[in-house]
Amino acid sequence: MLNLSQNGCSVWVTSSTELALTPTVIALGKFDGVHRGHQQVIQPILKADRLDLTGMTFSKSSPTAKDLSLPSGYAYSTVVTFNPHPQEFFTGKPRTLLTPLDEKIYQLRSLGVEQLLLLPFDKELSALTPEEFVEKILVQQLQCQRISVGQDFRFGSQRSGTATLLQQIAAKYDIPVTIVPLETCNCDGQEYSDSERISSSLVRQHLEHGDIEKANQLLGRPYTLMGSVVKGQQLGRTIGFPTANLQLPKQKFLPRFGVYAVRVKSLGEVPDATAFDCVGVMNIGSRPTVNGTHPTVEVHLLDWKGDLYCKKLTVELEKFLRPEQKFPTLEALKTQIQLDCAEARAFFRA
Ligand SMILES: Nc1ncnc2c1ncn2[C@@H]1O[C@H](COP(=O)(O)OP(=O)(O)OP(=O)(O)O)[C@@H](O)[C@H]1O
Ligand SMILES: Cc1cc2nc3c(=O)[nH]c(=O)nc-3n(C[C@H](O)[C@H](O)[C@H](O)CO)c2cc1C
Repeated sequence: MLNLSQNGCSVWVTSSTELALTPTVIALGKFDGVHRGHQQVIQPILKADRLDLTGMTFSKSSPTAKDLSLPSGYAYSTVVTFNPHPQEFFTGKPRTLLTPLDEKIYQLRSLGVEQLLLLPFDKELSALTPEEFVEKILVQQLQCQRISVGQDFRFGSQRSGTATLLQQIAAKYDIPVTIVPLETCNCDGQEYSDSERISSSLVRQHLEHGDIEKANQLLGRPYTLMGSVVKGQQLGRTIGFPTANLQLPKQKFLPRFGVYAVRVKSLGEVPDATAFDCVGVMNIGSRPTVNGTHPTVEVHLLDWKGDLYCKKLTVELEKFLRPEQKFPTLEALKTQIQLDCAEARAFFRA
């Protein structure tokens, strides 16, 4: 895969070590969610003056430092991860993801990562010993100059390699390894309560309960849904609440069904250049009032009119307002949506 610009994000994304930009400084891990713990692991490989690959196109091979007018020996900040997720490979069961590929690229780009290498996780890769993984992949193929991992990082066949073993093996090649302590969070704000280890599973648990504030605290940003607007049954406009129906990647992890106060952005060319930014109300659910058959994700933008079909939207979840309900009439649903809008307005005003 060769892609310099996904979602307007200029990260070099490849699944081939041969096409990777080298030499590299590497953060290793699965990084689903790109939460605050992940951000700490990625931090040591970032540079103050990061490379911007926007607008550059390369077709046959990866660009060299010379092509990019960089000093020779420039080491690219690279996140090395596995695809599919190792657990999915071993169990054969598809996993839902907090950050499907598009979103992961977007979040990594916002942090300043220059390259994402998705190592195909197959029988061959999973059979490498820790020593072989370091020598063949990190040293020979990626010309790695520095590595950063979390304290609980495991690698190599049967997860036999630990972070300290990685440090010992890498030392033979003079490669420094930063082992980042596990980041914790005292989410309930209680002075004497235990702090919890930040993890993708904990983020999922909070999202499953509709506890958006806690999930967002662990992420260090709002939980987002990124998708394209598709046509529905043209029903929303008939009750005065047109809703943009979002088509999400099929592995996207959905939070608790119900109604949320959200911030909606349409993607600009780069993460910080948004074409518009407004607030709205979102429903995730199967719409029992209109006998819906499958779960949908739909957003009504407050004080906004226009055509959103085919646009890519980023929806940031800020507050869970209520669970979805079956109303006896469309009129009753409409009255409730009016109340939802008022609650969202009050929330954002505050
Ligand atoms: N304030 C708004 N919020 C969301 N969409 C809006 C808004 N104003 C206009 N629209 C447009 O209206 C479309 C949605 O209209 P409407 O809900 O009637 O039809 P639909 O896409 O078939 O969805 P549904 O099946 O949920 O009724 C959006 O995709 C968007 O292009
Ligand atoms: C803010 C908001 C709240 C909603 N709440 C419900 C709900 O509680 N029950 C339901 O059946 N549908 C709900 N819907 C979906 C509604 O049925 C749908 O938008 C229309 O039928 C148009 O498709 C909601 C939609 C929005 C935008």
